[in-house]
Amino acid sequence: MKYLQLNKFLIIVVCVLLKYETSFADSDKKLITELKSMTEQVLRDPIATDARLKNMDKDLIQSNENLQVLWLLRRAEASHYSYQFAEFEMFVEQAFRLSNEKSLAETHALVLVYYGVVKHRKGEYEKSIEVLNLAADLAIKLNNKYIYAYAMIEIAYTLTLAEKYESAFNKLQEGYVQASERNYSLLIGLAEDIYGTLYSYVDKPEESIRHYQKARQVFIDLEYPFYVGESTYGIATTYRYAKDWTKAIKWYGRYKQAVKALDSKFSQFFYHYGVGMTYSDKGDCTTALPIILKALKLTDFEDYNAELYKNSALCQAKLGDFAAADASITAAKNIYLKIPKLNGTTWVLEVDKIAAQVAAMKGDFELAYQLIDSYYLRYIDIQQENTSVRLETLKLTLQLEREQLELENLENKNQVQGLKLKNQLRKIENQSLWLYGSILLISIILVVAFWQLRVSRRFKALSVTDELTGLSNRRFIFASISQLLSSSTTKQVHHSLMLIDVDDLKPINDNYGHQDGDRALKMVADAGRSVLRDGDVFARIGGDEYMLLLTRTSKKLEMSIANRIIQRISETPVISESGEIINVTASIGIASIEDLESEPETIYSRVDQALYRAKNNGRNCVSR
Ligand SMILES: Nc1nc2c(ncn2[C@@H]2O[C@H](COP(=O)(O)OP(=O)(O)OP(=O)(O)O)[C@@H](O)[C@H]2O)c(=O)[nH]1
Repeated sequence: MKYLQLNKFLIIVVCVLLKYETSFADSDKKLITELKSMTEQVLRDPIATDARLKNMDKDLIQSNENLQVLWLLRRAEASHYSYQFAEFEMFVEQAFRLSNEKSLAETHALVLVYYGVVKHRKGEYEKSIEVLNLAADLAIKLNNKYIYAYAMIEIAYTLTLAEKYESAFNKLQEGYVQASERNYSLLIGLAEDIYGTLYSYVDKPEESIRHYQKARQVFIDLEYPFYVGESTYGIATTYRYAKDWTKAIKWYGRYKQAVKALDSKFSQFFYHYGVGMTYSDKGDCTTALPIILKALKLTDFEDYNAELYKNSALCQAKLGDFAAADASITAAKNIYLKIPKLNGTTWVLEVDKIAAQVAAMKGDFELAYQLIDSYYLRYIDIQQENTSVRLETLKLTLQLEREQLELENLENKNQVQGLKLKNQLRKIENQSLWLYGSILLISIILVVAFWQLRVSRRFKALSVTDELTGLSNRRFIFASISQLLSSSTTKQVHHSLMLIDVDDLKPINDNYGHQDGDRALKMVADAGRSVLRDGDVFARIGGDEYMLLLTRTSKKLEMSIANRIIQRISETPVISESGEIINVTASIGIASIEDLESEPETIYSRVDQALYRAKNNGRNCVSR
């Protein structure tokens, strides 16, 4: 009997426990479902969603790790989309510590994506990419295309911030294609937004604004205020970079409106940052300085603050307060010292440029010269990497692919005929003109910089572009040769140098006038440009003399390129001011770059002798 009673008791205990377990599991499940269903809401109204999250049963959440991770993830999102970045980082880091691949694998993959975002926000680009790649690998394992595309897009953004534009374009394209194939609207918007950033960084303001506008429309339709704000801010900033101050200020105003409901000190900071930087870039320092000061007080975003310090230094110097300007430069330098990952980026290099400008305003030209010289040498390195013809080609190919994809979508919806596709393709073909304008980019930036300096004739010597032809100048090509000689590639790969000299330009000038002589010089520049490949440098080094540095070539190839140039020049008549046809020819000397040589001047003298031989051989020919 006793035994039976004990059994009965045990059965009751088990039943109670089971019931408790089931009801516990039920409420767990309910909460998980609730948290999962908040994906949209958190984007639309992050503040209300955060309040809802805060009100959830904390004991229950803490009793189950999976639940906790999901809850932390939602709180991270709510914080991010309401500009509470410190909280965002905190929640993501907590979720990262708790989550793992075995439990809620998809949630873990998303946690990894957000962790990657936290890392790029901190300037830890390598770590960010490493974590985002883990997220992408896990997404592949789970066959989750959404998270995969998301990771690709965030990798692209990190690469953009790290100024690795070429890889950024590749990754972004991958994310965009995945997102648009499956119509993931948030990710399409995000990808468009990052295209906006990327094009802005590579100095294509029109493209940039076009993409930001697309992103903005996606986010307006989805009613995601944070992202409407982000894309609006992007447009404003692109206008700022393009020096369209009025539009920039107008769009910063729109940004303020867009994020009004999310009002936080961070969105206020961004507004003041944008407006303050615009006024100071514009040179309206009296308006700019108080706004910059206000922005600096709002947050401790170090990299942004460094930018503010750089601009305030210029403004303070312009207003004659050199002590304050020096203090601002030091403040910017100190910030960058704390972020070693930014070493070698234009952000950091620019401190020297600004210090040079301030020194010049003070009248210390010697220091200004030293600073600007070292700035440009390092700047040229970066520009050569980022404005290569290869990058331009890549961008066009990717754009073509993207636009085709968009058209396909359109055609599905509206039966748009092939005509549109043709027009689109034609438009892209036209844009191939950009291919040859990459070096010009440097000149534009330099010309503006020099114009601003306006202080010493010595600065002129630092320009890198030839005004008449738009080619590189002597300084640039000699710097490129020095760089090539100091790099290890000279020892394994054949490089060559050509000296091109117009034949009998003097009689052309004398018979037709200087303007027609200039036309001949431009035609020769165009003829040479047409054979340029990625990595080549073509410069007008003075008068009617041009220099072409061909990298990774061979003796056979260099000869055929030289002959092509000669042929193109002789076959392209110059039409004079009065409509007459002027036949122009040129002679070319070629020299291989030997690894024994260490000075560009030594190679120059060999190539000069080769040119002399070509001239002696009757002109309009090539000689070694
Ligand atoms: N139109 C024009 N002429 C220039 C420019 N720079 C130099 N020149 C002229 O180019 C001519 C170069 O003359 P030379 O070096 O004697 O050579 P050439 O007449 O071309 O004859 P060869 O080189 O011996 O075939 C001079 O008459 C210069 O005045 C320029 O920017 N524009």
